[in-house]
Amino acid sequence: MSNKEQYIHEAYELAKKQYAALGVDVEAAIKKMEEVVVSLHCWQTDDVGGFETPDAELSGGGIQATGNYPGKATNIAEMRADLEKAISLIPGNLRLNLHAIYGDFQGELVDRDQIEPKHFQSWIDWCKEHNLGMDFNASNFSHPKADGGFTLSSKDPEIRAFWVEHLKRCREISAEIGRQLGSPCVHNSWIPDGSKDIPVDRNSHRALLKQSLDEALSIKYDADHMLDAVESKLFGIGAESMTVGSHDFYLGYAIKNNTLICLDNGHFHPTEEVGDKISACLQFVDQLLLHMTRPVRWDSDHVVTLNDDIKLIASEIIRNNFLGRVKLGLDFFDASINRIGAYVVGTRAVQKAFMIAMLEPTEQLVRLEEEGKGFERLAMLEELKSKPFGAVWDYYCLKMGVPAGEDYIQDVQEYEREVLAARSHELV
Ligand SMILES: C[C@H](O)[C@H](O)[C@@H](O)C(=O)CO
Ligand SMILES: [Mn+2]
Repeated sequence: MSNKEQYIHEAYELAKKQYAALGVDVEAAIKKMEEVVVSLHCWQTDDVGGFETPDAELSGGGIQATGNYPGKATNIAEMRADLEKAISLIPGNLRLNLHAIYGDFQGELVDRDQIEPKHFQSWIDWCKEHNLGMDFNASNFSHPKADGGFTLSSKDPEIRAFWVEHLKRCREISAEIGRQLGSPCVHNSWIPDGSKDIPVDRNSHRALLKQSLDEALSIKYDADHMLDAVESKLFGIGAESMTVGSHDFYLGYAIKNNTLICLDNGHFHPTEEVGDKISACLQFVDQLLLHMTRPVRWDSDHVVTLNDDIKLIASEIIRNNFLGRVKLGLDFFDASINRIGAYVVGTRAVQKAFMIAMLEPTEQLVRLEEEGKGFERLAMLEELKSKPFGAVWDYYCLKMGVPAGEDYIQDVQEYEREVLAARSHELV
């Protein structure tokens, strides 16, 4: 055992005693971390470009990957290598979350209304090889038929039919993914539809969206194979005045049609907290999907950090035993820093938030609350912030066979020198 490992073990033993004094079982918390399964979004590797054509780039949709850090993945082999590197530095259970634009098209131009399960077979095989479940997303952006600003809610029947067909195919692909991997594939539908300036006819677009969804979702799949999720949004770039798929719209749709509602914490008014919405939504829907991200002034999709937003999300799930009802996804794409490092920092931040939540003496806090002891509750919540969570986290990382503390930084740097530099002159 190295000196560093020795210190980590010693610190862990002391931390265990401190938490035990609060009535917290640290070993049980570490065991429970197995239930935290985070779906790793593939699109941080390549700035949401996709592999439909060699030079594919994110365009439209009201979202933007800013930055030009060298070394982005430009094909499936590079993307898989990057994901494998990131996974090797992240403890805990993961899944892969793929967008439809990342099919294995073998150089063939396959339009969105033509994609089939065969285009994703090599991804299914890769997930099987790496013991990962897989989730999937329709891609209603970066396409000429999305340029008008409306897809499933378009007033043009041809445009609408195209995107309904895309959604139908994505759901079929999802069911096949789930069937082969033996774990339900969550299919998430987010559309950019909306209006830059104040629209007059909001209602028709919403009625059309409902009609399109009803049509595409009329085909039923086994819930053991696929689950439908719909993702709401407040606004996008170029769709500042009205988003067709607003939260009210999709929450209503999800409740009525028994789908998951996807809550992206970049998609609400800045003072709204997604953590607060979890117990509200779960009174009315069976399950929900989260897109964990970090909005900075707008839905900027910065890399997740261990901030209050994420901590509240994790606490609400753990306090209420909701892990079985909430699917955990990530949604950030920062093109201004090392992209593998982005995955590692962001995913570990989410996992840290869950571990902190598991190290809380919740029953004791609830008792204080019920007894009306507001000062005592506040004091305990404050004191918990400086308990030795880091010692437990480092021990957990060692136990899971990944670098503890900041040690992963040098692994990422090494990968940048040895692999990413070969992709890009700026890094040589
Ligand atoms: C690429 C993602 O699917 C997309 O970011 C969507 O989930 C979203 O959050 C749009 O703002
Ligand atoms: Mn999202």
